[in-house]
Amino acid sequence: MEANMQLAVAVAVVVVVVAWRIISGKRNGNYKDYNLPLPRGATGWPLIGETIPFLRAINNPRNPRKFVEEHERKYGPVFRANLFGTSKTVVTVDPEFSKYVLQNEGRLFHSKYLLSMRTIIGKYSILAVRGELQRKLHGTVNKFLSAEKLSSESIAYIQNIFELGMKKWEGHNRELHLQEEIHKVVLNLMAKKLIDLNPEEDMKEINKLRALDDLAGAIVTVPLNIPGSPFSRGIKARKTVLQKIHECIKERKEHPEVIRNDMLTHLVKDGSFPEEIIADLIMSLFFASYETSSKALTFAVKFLTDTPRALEEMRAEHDALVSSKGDGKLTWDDYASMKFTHWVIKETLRLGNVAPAVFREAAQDIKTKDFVIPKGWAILVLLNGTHLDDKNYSDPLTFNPWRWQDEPALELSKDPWFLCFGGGARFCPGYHFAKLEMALFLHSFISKFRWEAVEEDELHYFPYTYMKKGLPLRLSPRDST
Ligand code: HEM
Repeated sequence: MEANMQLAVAVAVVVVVVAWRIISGKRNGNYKDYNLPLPRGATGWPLIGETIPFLRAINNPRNPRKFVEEHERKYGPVFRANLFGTSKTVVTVDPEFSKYVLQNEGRLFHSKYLLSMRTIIGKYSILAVRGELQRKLHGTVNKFLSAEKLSSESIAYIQNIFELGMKKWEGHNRELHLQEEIHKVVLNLMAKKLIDLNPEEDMKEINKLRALDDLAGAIVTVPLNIPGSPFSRGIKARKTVLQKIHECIKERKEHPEVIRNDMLTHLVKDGSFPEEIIADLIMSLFFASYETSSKALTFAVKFLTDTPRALEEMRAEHDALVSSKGDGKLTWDDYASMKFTHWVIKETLRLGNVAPAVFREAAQDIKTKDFVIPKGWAILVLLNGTHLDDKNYSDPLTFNPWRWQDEPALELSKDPWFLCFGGGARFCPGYHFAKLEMALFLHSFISKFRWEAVEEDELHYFPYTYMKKGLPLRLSPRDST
């Protein structure tokens, strides 16, 4: 009886697998009457698909492109894959096609994020909304974070907040986990920039915003609100941060006479958006700026620690700046003059891939000369697949800031494959701010400290990018022996 049962189960499994293979094989034929096939690719196993090998490969620091390389070899740089529960997914690591997807946002493609992420960041989040509202929100953020505005207003207070945070790291042979410490100073900075909380006076309120730490873990997860799960912690974190934002909105409305220079006051005074949209915009700005820049800074220190020649060149650049300044206060021109630092930042972003991928959905059937992507299919623009490809960058897993030596300092990049800040209508509006804060942080950190790694650490890429052990370092003041 038991043997019969086992046989029945085995037959059922074979039937399902064969049927699946036949169906998926058919799907590789021409699509509709376009006389073009779907992108070539694998469908993997029913339900689980290829998510596990994909994640395993992407988190392997020695070869994060393994999954991509295998698929690219068989199917080309735009291929079908069965990821995150859907076989209707197309992955692109073809820089031209990736750019085409990003640049046609709102026309041929829409942004599309997982339900867990949309729930956590809010239905009016700039990342989730589409069409006219996205364009309006994007324009507003762009204006507030433009290079002109930053050059006249931001340098002094950014420098101030970083130096204040770094005071807590002083002392001889001070051991700390830099990833966590950078998180705190970047949160102080964003709390000031977005809702005018001051680390010298409002630390209690800023500490409440540490709830943001739970967001990253909740965005790529099963959206089931089970107590103690990452998703449920994310929901709770959203509530805490939203509550703080609403309190601030109320205060701005009741006391319009108070002069403030934060993003929230600007939005409330401007009056273009209802409160719910303002709150979700501030929430998504916290989300988009906090994890990204703090991780980028952590990675910059990690890469410099591992590349003594680059660290030496950074020290020379920043020591020269320090000795040329009587009061230590930097200007926009000083920032623009940090030539090597700009190369270090670009190389950190390329190799670190703080935003490893962006998601899109085909808004209509997309026809290219080689294939069709049907309307509604997901497109995973795998940015790290492009940035770590030896066809685009020689020796791509090596930190080599000198590869950027022909690049303009402040402008994005002449390099057509550099997609670290996305592209098209959703190109990161925090681009100038992110670069400025990275340069100012590195200036203060390198001028103040020398350091060594306490133990080896490595990057992980998914579901978000982080240092596995939090980058444990031993710091001492530069001027001590
Ligand atoms: C190293 C730091 C950063 C990196 C690598 C980065 C990367 C990106 C990328 C790749 C996108 C495109 C997402 C997409 O196409 O779906 C994006 C969008 C965005 N970023 Fe950044 N970002 C960084 C820092 C910041 C900062 C500091 C802010 C704000 C102060 C910010 C605000 C935003 C916003 C609001 C969007 C959404 C734009 C839209 O959908 O219209 N980012 N970022």
